[in-house]
Amino acid sequence: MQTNTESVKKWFETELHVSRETMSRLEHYADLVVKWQPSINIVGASTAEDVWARHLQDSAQIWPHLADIAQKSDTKIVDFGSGAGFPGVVLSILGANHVTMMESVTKKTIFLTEACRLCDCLGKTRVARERIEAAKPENADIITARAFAPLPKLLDMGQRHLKPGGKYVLLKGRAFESELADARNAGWRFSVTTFPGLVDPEGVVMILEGVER
Ligand SMILES: C[S@@+](CC[C@H](N)C(=O)[O-])C[C@H]1O[C@@H](n2cnc3c(N)ncnc32)[C@H](O)[C@@H]1O
Repeated sequence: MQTNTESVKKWFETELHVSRETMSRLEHYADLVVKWQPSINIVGASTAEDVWARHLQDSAQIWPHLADIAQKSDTKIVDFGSGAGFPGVVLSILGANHVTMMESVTKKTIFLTEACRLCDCLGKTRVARERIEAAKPENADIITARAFAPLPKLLDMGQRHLKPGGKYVLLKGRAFESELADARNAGWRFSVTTFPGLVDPEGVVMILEGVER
């Protein structure tokens, strides 16, 4: 396990060129997830043992696809169903300028707020404890989500929150092709680009642009 963690940290250094300061904030965050896991079950117990690969790296693989835009002062990312902060907190630590994390479960939002405070990114994040369907429109440039909802449902929810010209950057599992077909059958039109998953080779990073119905 230790070897795997070290190789993932190496990946952050060599592929994402994270600074020492960013690495130390990622380490702090990973420690918090592991520490809080037994009391509030914020990630699966088995995955907590491999938090660097299963959660931090899996989330961070989308960073190269949005880093340029995310670091601009006026770019707003909205992360749907953030849970313990994947990918929302990871994106914020990596340098995203403004991330709103929408999460309906109170104990998770308490963890998110505390994690952002301790990892020094509270000023660049907003933790919204609300149901996405009921929240006021966000006008997001980018909507992210991991392990959140099937694509047609996600697009239904995102419709009110994505600004015109905005895009989705999603982590999707092995059913991604049928989800794309289901979304098209539901009347959604978009251009899609997929990249092979790094941690889950059957999954993908999925980018949707020009989404309309
Ligand atoms: C399977 S978890 C994934 C969490 C995180 N994105 C991850 O990859 O580890 C889905 C999360 O979405 C939240 N969620 C589900 N439906 C929601 C809704 N309608 N509004 C806000 N949050 C929701 C749940 O509470 C849960 O934390």
